[in-house]
Amino acid sequence: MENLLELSDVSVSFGGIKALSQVSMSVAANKVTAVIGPNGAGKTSLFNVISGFYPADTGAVVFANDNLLKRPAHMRSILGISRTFQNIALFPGMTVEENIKLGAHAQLRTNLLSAAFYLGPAKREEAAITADIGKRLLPLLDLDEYRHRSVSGLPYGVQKRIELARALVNQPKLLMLDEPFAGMPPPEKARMSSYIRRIVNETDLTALLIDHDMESIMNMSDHIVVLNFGSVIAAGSPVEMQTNPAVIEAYLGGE
Ligand SMILES: Nc1ncnc2c1ncn2[C@@H]1O[C@H](COP(=O)(O)OP(=O)(O)OP(=O)(O)O)[C@@H](O)[C@H]1O
Repeated sequence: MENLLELSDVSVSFGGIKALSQVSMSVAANKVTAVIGPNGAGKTSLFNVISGFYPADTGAVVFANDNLLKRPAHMRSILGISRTFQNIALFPGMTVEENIKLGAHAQLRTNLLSAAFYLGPAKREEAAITADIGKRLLPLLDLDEYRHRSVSGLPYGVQKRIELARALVNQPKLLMLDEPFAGMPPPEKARMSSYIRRIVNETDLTALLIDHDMESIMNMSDHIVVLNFGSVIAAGSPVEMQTNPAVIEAYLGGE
């Protein structure tokens, strides 16, 4: 199986606190990989080091044969990595389409200066992005009916799908999802799971997510990596993780 992302021996520390200790893990292409672990296990730190928000003390984060630790954070989106955040960060006064379009700013090759002198290329790129949103993203996430509606007042589950669409507008290879199920009632979680699965199955996207919701993770992931106190304590299929003594101990020990 081909790996899109591989971490080897990644360590991150803050003063005396080791947030990640020699973490090695891989993310298979076109699969759903989940990272789980009790509070403070290092999940957010892991996302932040992959995203370039935290520097690593040691190790390598190789994405499509490129060591991300040698690249500035803003290169992530150009290389094909996109990320959603735990809290909804949409602009409530703007329409669904406008909000999704905001995800494209890294893709717009025409910079503001050249746009000010010559509007042609910027307009053409924007038109191509709008067309792509209409043809590809709105149907993929069942958002057609909301296209020209203002985001404010739309149900939470729909807003989370708008965020997903916005993260996909640059056609990333890797989508990182930060607690996609947080704050959702069970039927909404099941719907979110099937949208994530749909995106992975119907496009060549790879998903990497962190969440606390065991049921959703177990139901929808292909591969699970378990962190505890900054170290990988186990990795494998959902069934393997459910019966792994170290994993059970990590969760029961923390209660
Ligand atoms: N910016 C930071 N400054 C100082 N310490 C940090 C920072 N970020 C993370 N840590 C520490 O690193 C450790 C791992 O935290 P992290 O947030 O990565 O865990 P987590 O698994 O995401 O936890 P949770 O499930 O509660 O969100 C914790 O001890 C935390 O206090």
